Amino acid sequence: MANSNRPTTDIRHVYRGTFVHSTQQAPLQILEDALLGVDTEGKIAFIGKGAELDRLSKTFGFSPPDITQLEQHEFFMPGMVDTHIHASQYSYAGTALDMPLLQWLNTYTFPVESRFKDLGFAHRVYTQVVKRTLRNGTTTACYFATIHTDASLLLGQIANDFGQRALVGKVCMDRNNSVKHYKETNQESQEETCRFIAELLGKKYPLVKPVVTPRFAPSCTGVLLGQLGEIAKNNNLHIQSHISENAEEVKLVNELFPESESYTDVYHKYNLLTDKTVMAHGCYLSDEELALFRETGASLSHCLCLHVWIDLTHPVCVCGAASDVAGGYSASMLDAVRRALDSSKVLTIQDPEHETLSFEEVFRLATLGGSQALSLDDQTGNFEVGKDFDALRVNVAAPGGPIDLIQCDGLKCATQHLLYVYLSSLAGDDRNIVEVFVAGRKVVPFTE
Ligand SMILES: O=c1[nH]c(=O)c2nc[nH]c2[nH]1
Ligand SMILES: [Zn+2]
Repeated sequence: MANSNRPTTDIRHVYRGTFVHSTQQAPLQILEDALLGVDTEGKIAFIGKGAELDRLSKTFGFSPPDITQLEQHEFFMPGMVDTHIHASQYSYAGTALDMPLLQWLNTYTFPVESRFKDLGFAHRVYTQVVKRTLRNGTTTACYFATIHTDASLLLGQIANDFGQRALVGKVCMDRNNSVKHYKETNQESQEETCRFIAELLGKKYPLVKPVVTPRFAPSCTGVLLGQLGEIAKNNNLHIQSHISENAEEVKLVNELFPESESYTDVYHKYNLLTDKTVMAHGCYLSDEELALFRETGASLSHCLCLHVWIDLTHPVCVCGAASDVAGGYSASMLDAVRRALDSSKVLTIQDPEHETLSFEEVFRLATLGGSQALSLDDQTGNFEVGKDFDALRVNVAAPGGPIDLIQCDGLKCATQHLLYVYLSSLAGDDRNIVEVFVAGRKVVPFTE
C-alpha cells in the first residue's frame, strides 16, 4: 500500500463493492457498497459500510487509493465448500452413470482407482481435479483419494501447491472387493493410514489436513473400523465415509453387522461418529439414526446431484453440499446447486407436501453449511471478521461469458437480480468467476 504514514501496517487488501454471504440468521445477506479489509495473514480484518470509509481507514491505516473497487456487475461471494468429492474418480466423471451403487463400484470405480498406484497417472488426474474445482469456485474440498498412500500424499501436495483448502483421505477397505489389484489387508490398511497421517501432518501444510476415511461399512471389517476410530481419536482428526445411499447397501450392512441396531449404529459403535465426522448421502436414515447424528455432532454431506430429501428445518444435524464426483457428473458446485433446485422442484410436483428448496437455502448449503459440516466454520464459510478471506469475485457480465443481461435497464441491475441470474436461473459458470481467493491469496487465475 502506498501510504507510509498509516497507523497500522497489517492490512494487505481492501475491497469495496457488493458482498453476498450467509449467516446463522439469514441464508442470504446482501451487503451493497461494503468495505472489506484483509490482513497480512489473509484474514478478514473488518467489514463495514462504504459510508464508514473515514473511520475504517483511520482505524486500519489504509487510504482510498489502496482500495480495489468492484465493477457494477461484480460481487464477492464466499468460496464454495465441496464436502464430498472423489478426486480419483474425476478421471471418469461424466461417464459410467448407468449402474446401481454396488455394481458400479466393482465394474467401474475399483478398476479405475487401482490405477492410482501409478504416481504419474495420479499426478495428472489430481492436478486436473484441483485446478478444475478451484476454477469453479471450490475453495475448500473434502477429498477421497484411493487406497494408495503415496498417491494420496501427492493429492495433498498438489492441493497445497495450488492453494486449495483441503481435507484429504487415504481410502481404507479390507474386504468385499472383487478387483484383484485393488486390495489391502487389515494390517496394511491400518499401518498405511498411520503413515499417511504422520507424513501429511509432517508437511505442515497450512490448509491441507488428513481425514480418516473408511470407504463405507461394507468395505471394512469391524476390526478395521475400530482401529480407524482409535486413530482418529488419538490424533483428533476428521472422519469421512458413506452411509445409507442405497437400499441394497443398507441390507448388506444389516447382514454384515447383525449385532448393530442400524447402519448408523455400526459407525457409532466403532467411535466413528464425532463432531468432526462427515457422512455422505444418508438417504434412508431413521429418526433414531438422525438422533444419533445429532447427539454425536456428526454431519451429513448432501450429494445434491442425486436426490433432495433433507428437510432443512429438521433439527437433525448440520448439512453441507457436495458435487459427489463421480457419482455426480460435474466437479462444479454451481452445477450441484442448480441440480438441487431442479430435483427439489420435481419432488414437489410428485409430492405437493415436499417443501421446495429455496435458492437461498442451497446457497447457504454450498458455503456456510459446508464449512459447518466440516467443522471448519471458524476458518471459512462467510465474511465474518476473523475468518480467512476465501472468496469468489464474480462478474456476471464477464466478456465472453455465458450470460446476456438483457433484462437490465442499461447496465444497471439490482444485485439480487444479478445473483439469481448467476447462481440460479441462467447458466453462469466458471467464466464468471474472475478471481478466486483462499486465505487471502489469489489462487485463480493461475500463475503458471
Ligand atoms: O457414491 C459413492 N461413491 C463411492 O465411491 C462409494 N464407495 C462407497 N459408497 C460409495 N458411494
Ligand atoms: Zn462418495
